[in-house]
Amino acid sequence: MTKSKKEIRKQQVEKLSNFAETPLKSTEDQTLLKNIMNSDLLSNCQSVGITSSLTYEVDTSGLIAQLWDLGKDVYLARANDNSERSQDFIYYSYMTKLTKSKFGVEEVSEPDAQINNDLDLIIVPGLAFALDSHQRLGFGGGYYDRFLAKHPGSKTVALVNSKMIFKTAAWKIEATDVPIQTIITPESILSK
Ligand SMILES: Nc1nc2c(c(=O)[nH]1)N(C=O)[C@@H](CNc1ccc(C(=O)N[C@@H](CCC(=O)O)C(=O)O)cc1)CN2
Ligand SMILES: Nc1ncnc2c1ncn2[C@@H]1O[C@H](COP(=O)(O)OP(=O)(O)OP(=O)(O)O)[C@@H](O)[C@H]1O
Repeated sequence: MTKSKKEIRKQQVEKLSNFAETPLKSTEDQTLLKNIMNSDLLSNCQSVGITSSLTYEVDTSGLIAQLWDLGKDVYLARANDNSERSQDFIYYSYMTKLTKSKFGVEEVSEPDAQINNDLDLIIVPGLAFALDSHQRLGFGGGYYDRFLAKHPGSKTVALVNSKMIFKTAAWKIEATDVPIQTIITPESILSK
């Protein structure tokens, strides 16, 4: 059954919020972190784009710390407050101050921070992922679809917990939806 993105989004936020109350959520976060660290995805990458996570998303804080330890350049997504719904990736070190955005995520607030939208690897957030097509359902701003269409050179990977997994997309796919190259689940690494 194909539903609207809006319906699946609502269903997923509910499901993921409940999951975040269980101890299995952090167990899976740790497994996903271990899986990406043990993969070869980071070996040829210097610049990595990532988001700071909401409580019901996969926790990215451990991964960011490990990226710093490896000497990678970490850039944090910042949604621009304009009608184009664009986003930029801003340099993020352990010194950088963050402030909560309207949307509730921590973003770099410093106005003169360095922007880099030409990244080696982007860790893409989402609410639901289809394992067959690698399609992704996000929060509905279209920020990542727009960004990835404009920057096709970056490798893309998503960390996907058990509640985000769909065998096949249950939502309607649009022409602008950009599939994610590598999907990491607690059990596997799937590359297209
Ligand atoms: N942790 C995290 N950071 C992230 C994202 C994410 O999914 N997770 N984003 C992934 O893209 C970007 C921000 N995404 C956003 C998505 C929607 C709205 C927003 O204003 N939504 C409107 C309703 C939009 C609509 O349905 O048309 C609202 O909440 O009022 C803002 C930012 C960048 N940072
Ligand atoms: N490259 C694009 N150009 C123009 N419009 C786009 C583009 N990509 C997405 N959109 C539009 O943006 C809106 C939101 O897209 P969608 O529902 O796929 O967001 P999402 O991927 O869930 O959100 P996000 O990327 O912010 O997490 C849709 O109306 C979609 O048609």
